[in-house]
Amino acid sequence: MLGNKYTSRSQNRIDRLLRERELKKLNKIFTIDDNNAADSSRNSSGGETEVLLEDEMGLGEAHEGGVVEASPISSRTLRDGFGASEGKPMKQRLLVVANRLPVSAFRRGEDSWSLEISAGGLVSALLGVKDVDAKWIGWAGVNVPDIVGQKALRKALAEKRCIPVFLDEEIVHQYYNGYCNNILWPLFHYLGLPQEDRLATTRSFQSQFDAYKRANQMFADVVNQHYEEGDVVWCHDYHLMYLPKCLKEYNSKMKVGWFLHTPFPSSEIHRTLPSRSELLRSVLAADLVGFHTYDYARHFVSACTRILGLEGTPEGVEDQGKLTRVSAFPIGIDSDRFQRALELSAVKEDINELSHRFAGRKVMLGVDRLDMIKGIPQKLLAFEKFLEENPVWRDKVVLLQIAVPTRTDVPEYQKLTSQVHEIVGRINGRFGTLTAVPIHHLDRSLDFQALCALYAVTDVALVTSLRDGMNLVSYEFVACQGIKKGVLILSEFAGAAQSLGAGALLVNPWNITEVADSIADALNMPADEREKRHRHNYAHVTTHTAQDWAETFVSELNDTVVEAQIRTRQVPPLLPSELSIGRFLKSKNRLLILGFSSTLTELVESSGRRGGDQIKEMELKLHLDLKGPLRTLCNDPKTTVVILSGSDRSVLDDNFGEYNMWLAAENGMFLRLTCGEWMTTMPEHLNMDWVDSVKHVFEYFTERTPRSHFEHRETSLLWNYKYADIEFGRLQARDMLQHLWTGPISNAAVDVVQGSRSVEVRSVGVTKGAAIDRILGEIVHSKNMVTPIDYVLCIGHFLGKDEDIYSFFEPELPSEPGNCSRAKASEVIKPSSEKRHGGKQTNIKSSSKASPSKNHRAPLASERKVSSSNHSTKTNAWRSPQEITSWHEGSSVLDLKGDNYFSCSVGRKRSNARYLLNSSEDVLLFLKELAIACSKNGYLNSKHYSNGD
Ligand SMILES: O=P(O)(O)OC[C@H]1O[C@H](O[C@H]2O[C@H](CO)[C@@H](O)[C@H](O)[C@H]2O)[C@H](O)[C@@H](O)[C@@H]1O
Ligand SMILES: O=c1ccn([C@@H]2O[C@H](COP(=O)(O)OP(=O)(O)O)[C@@H](O)[C@H]2O)c(=O)[nH]1
Repeated sequence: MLGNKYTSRSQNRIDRLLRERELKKLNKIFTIDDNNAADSSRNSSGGETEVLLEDEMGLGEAHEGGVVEASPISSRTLRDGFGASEGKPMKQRLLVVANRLPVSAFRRGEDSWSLEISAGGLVSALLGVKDVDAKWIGWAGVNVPDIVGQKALRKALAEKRCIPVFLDEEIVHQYYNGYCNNILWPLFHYLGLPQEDRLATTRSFQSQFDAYKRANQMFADVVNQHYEEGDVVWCHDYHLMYLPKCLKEYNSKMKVGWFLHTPFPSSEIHRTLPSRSELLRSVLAADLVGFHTYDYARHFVSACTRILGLEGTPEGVEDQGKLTRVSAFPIGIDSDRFQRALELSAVKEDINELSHRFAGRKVMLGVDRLDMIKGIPQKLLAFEKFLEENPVWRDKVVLLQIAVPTRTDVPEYQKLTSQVHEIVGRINGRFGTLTAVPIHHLDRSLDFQALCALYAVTDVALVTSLRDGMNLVSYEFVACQGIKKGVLILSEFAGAAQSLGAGALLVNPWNITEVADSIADALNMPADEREKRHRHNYAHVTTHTAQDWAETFVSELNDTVVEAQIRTRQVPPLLPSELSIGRFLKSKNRLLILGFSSTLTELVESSGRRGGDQIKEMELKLHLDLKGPLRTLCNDPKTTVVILSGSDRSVLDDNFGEYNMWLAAENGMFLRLTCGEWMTTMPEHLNMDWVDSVKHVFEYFTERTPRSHFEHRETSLLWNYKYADIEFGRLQARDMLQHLWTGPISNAAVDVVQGSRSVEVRSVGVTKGAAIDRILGEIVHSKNMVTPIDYVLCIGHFLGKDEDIYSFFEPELPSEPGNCSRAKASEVIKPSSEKRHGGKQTNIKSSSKASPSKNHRAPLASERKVSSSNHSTKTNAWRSPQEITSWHEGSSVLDLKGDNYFSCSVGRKRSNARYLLNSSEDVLLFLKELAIACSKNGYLNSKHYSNGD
């Protein structure tokens, strides 16, 4: 069962994660012991710590100015941070693909380069990742038009295990400055498109999106060049949403994960993007999709269900049986690295110096890229308000604001810089003295050690992001506060609020009064409360490290791929058309059973309520291109065609009235040869007493669920919410079911069949599988068949409950137990009466009465003991071909010889059918081929097709 499979799958994962957690704890204990031993030896030799730190961090060699020369000595560094070391077991290869490499390149000469660490959360997080053999693929932040320069840079970067993607200026302008930072970035952070040039942005949208796709393809090309079988490819961030699709197109077996470092906004925001569907679909090509928080993951799944009309499950997003796993993986930092840094003599000196410089004043700290999402102007205004309202603090507090310049080519960022300068100037002018100013503002970045010293001397850290994927600065501050135990004021709109919210003072950064009050609370907070809060957050920061984050993501990705392989093995193979046509041609009496909806209709994109044309889609129409092939097959004397559908009679009359075939409406409850009258094959005594009360409930929910509708059929009622808001529809369906169970159907002999967007209530025993024996009996009888049916092809997009049609011919297969079965086989079953349907009166006769030669025909299933006295679906579904052979007065009417049976599900990958066709378009192609072969059969020899034998 599906549910059980899922349960045991997640159970296995949890078991594994628990085991890993235990192991990690054990490892930690050993490592601490080892470190203690090492520490004592280090202490005795003195000064070694610094050397070790440089070794380990590599890029940390960039002290002042952060420059790392591309020399062999410095090259060991990044590699040591990530890579394999000799003597240890082989590590899995990981290709990290991000827009930016962890280093930016600066040209020193024609073929010489120096490399500088890029600042930013992503780099910090991945620097903390060890124990994988990683290579980093990305843009070095510089235009290198000449081959000599490219070659030299490639070589310099190779020493850092980095591989460059060369983007020219134009593409950087359109892709990075334009689509990434002017469109996606503000949108994902709920800021909307930049106000002033909104129309210009709208106009240039398409060309920027085209450049975005081109750039992503360039990243993909580089990955493809370096990819080796078994590698894990981990794509990062909003810059590379198109990459998973490009990679999977190149190699569908590649293990691809994608992680978003920013928030993923509510589907209502994402919905405004013109490229909304394309982006979602390309991300869904990945095997695993990760976000910092559950909220972002939830928004993403919701966007996929609402915008693409796909199925959201607790595991992720499902599209025709293909699952993309979606989960939250909150990032962390390498907290040990910060604590070790605080032990360095250079850092200790910095701490001393800063403590002296700000003696007598409390230090408040802001560390942000100069980005509108960071809420720097709001922070400054709140600080101003605090100074206004708390004059006693004016000469006792200082705010140090590090504002790292970023994306300086984007006009919005340039405007922000001047705005911030203007506010700082005003506040300093207002509250400054001849010797001191309240705000120290730095438009530059600091190196790691300087930053650590600053974190350590801080009394209150102020993070006022308007939105922030996570915000690592808050983690880093906590990691460096072992002694001071300062207070963290943290925006509730930063992802970090979900992990550090317990110990921090959470604020709404838009509410400057609230922020100003929190500043006062933080500065006046008693030591014991600070201690308590700090302890809480410190425990989190030191246990949820960057390394754990990456390890968890990579191992989940590996698991996901294995699980997908298991699933794929369960998916039926594609219908072997040559083989089935070959067998068709060789057989003498063929039976084709075809579904209608989504089998013989035109393919419509399942786009939920957002797209599609409800009116057109609701009116089921035979695919125009199928008319010819269908006529050929119907007119073939050796072939009997049956349309077996849930639709009512009028729909089948309208679409198939002109062909020479059998129509089985309402899941086989009504049957007619197109040249004859409708007859009912309904089991006698079918109890329909439940209909009125269920109809009442369906009407109630239809009225309250916009764009839902219901169909009243003779033997069933169907409520469909395919076009309604999918989440609301599901809630309504749940309510509806609860209501039905406790009321109208609590004692009725009905089955409730839940589709992905529908609820259907049917009389017990109304399934296609249950009807097929009665239908077969009628056909055999009416055609007076003497040659056994030696070929059966059954193609349909059938609900799980109706898949008993496939197992009907395969006794060894278990039939899918119907969901929510309410079968009451012991109920008295009443005969159905003639009823109106579809607005017109149809002649109905019971097939048993209608038969012209009752004494000579094969008995109808409804008359045979096995069907009419026991309406259990299972009994019918499990009937073997051998039983059917007895229908025709002892002679055999069904002689499939095992392999002449082709059951084929359309678009449903979890199916009991032997084969699969992906969509109604594939059905069309196949039936065209079959019809051509059938009509040529008379004058062409069938050798070509019989090759398949
Ligand atoms: O490379 P830039 O355009 O200069 O931008 C720097 C990085 O900014 C973003 O960082 C995000 O990632 C952090 C770690 O997951 C997270 O804590 C933070 O909230 C995010 O804003 C961006 O997503 C990166 O791609 C950029 O490299
Ligand atoms: O002068 C600076 C300021 C910041 N950072 C680093 O930049 C990262 C900022 O990450 P965060 O998640 O807070 O925000 P992002 O900039 O990624 O949006 C942190 O690791 C900081 O240590 C830095 O290296 N030098």
